[in-house]
Amino acid sequence: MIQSAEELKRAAAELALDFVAPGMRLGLGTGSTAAHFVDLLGAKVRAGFKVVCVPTSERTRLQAQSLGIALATLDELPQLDLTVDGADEFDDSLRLIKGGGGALLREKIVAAASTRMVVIADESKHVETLGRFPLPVEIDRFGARATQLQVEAAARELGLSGPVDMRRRGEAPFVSDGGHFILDCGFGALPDPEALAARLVAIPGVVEHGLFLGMASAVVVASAHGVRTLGQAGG
Ligand SMILES: O=C(CO)[C@H](O)[C@H](O)COP(=O)(O)O
Repeated sequence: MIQSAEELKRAAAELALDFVAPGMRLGLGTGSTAAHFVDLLGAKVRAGFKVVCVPTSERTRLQAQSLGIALATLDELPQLDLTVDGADEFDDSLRLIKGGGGALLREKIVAAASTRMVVIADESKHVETLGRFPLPVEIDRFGARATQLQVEAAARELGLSGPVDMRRRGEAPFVSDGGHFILDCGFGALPDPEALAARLVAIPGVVEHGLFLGMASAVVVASAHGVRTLGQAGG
């Protein structure tokens, strides 16, 4: 019987391996669930399985490299067959919040370059309405405070409120692999994520936000009752 959160994450990662065919160009996600997938993929590669992968973060790049997985940059491989990544939240329409690990920009670029995106998660990430997890918004360092005020104003226009916090690592602001800051926006339930996404991308200092809408083709979700797939991993 599957019990701990780590066992559930690994079980989802294991099932996602079924979507990987030899010779594929793969995007590798970031986070503790994605790390299980990379680990399992590494074992397959050691056994002779051939894939080429583009990592979505330095952290994932180092892990994959240490496992002997063949890597490329997205410039070398600008079109990918499949990305497998985790998420902070998903709903029944396969809309996601991502960025808890601070890699949302590269994750979104890599997912957008992929024919399919398969998300792996444990049941705790499944929500009826997105927004329980504070929405990460990656912003340029220049004028960060001004951008933060604009994000707050945009949310108010949509009837949303709640704390907008600069993510920190110790005393200093957290800096993403791309050199940006991240705002964690605790707006609560997001009844219209599409409207919020459109409003956020219109703010000049916003580099990207953690709403992944219409990007995931499937979510592999593990619970104490077993592992199931929402959506279609094929096509
Ligand atoms: O979006 C992400 C990183 O930017 C991660 O996929 C997300 O935070 C989930 O991480 P975990 O699998 O550790 O719960």
